[in-house]
Amino acid sequence: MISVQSVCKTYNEGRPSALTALDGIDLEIARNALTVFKGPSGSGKTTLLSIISCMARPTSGRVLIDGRMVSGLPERFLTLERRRTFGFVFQRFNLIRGLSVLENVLLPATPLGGERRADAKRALARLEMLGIAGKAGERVEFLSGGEAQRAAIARALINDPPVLIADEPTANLDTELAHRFLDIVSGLRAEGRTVIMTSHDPRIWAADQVDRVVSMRDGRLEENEA
Ligand SMILES: Nc1ncnc2c1ncn2[C@@H]1O[C@H](COP(=O)(O)OP(=O)(O)OP(=O)(O)O)[C@@H](O)[C@H]1O
Repeated sequence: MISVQSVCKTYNEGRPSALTALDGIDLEIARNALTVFKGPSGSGKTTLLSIISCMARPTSGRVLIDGRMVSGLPERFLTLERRRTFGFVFQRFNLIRGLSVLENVLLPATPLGGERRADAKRALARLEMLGIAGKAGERVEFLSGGEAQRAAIARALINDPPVLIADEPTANLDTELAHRFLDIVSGLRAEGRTVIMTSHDPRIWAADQVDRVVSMRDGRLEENEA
């Protein structure tokens, strides 16, 4: 479904501070699977995730989503592809303080210009499914860690993206909440979604819900990955 072909990424290219973060990555990511990237700090996990999810472009190489070449798209189309295909959960969840749970969940819906009432209905249905509809009107700074996690997941799904991207989503969670996160993403897979995440956490690599662990080192995939 997502095909990464000979992807290299050099930051600050042509300058003395140039740094090769990805050095020839070839990877096929299966649809409807939960894939986890692991590797030491600085090995390129976040960079690869950002290129796969159309947040950044490779310096060379190609990324195809369902056979569509996205890596060479002009900015406007790359942004559209990103909004249409991906939902994002960040390490600290990046919920906007001062706004309610519902307002946070609706944030990614706004640029797509959908009908506000229909968006709110979808948001509430998702919050219900995640068991936090009762907190819809609560300001996010008053949520527990587990509630914030579920609010972040609801926000990532508001535009019904086929692929969920999560960068270290369990880093600040205790074991129970880390497993709860995996249970939720397993449920998303059952809805037909693809989940791609990074994790430093051996509890995650070993979890039953994970279909594949991809190991990275120094901007490359470890042997026997492809
Ligand atoms: N915007 C940037 N400009 C310059 N260098 C960068 C930039 N982003 C990342 N890097 C460098 O690229 C390399 C890979 O970084 P990346 O964040 O992809 O690694 P990572 O495996 O996700 O690390 P971590 O586990 O610590 O998050 C690192 O050496 C990092 O310092």
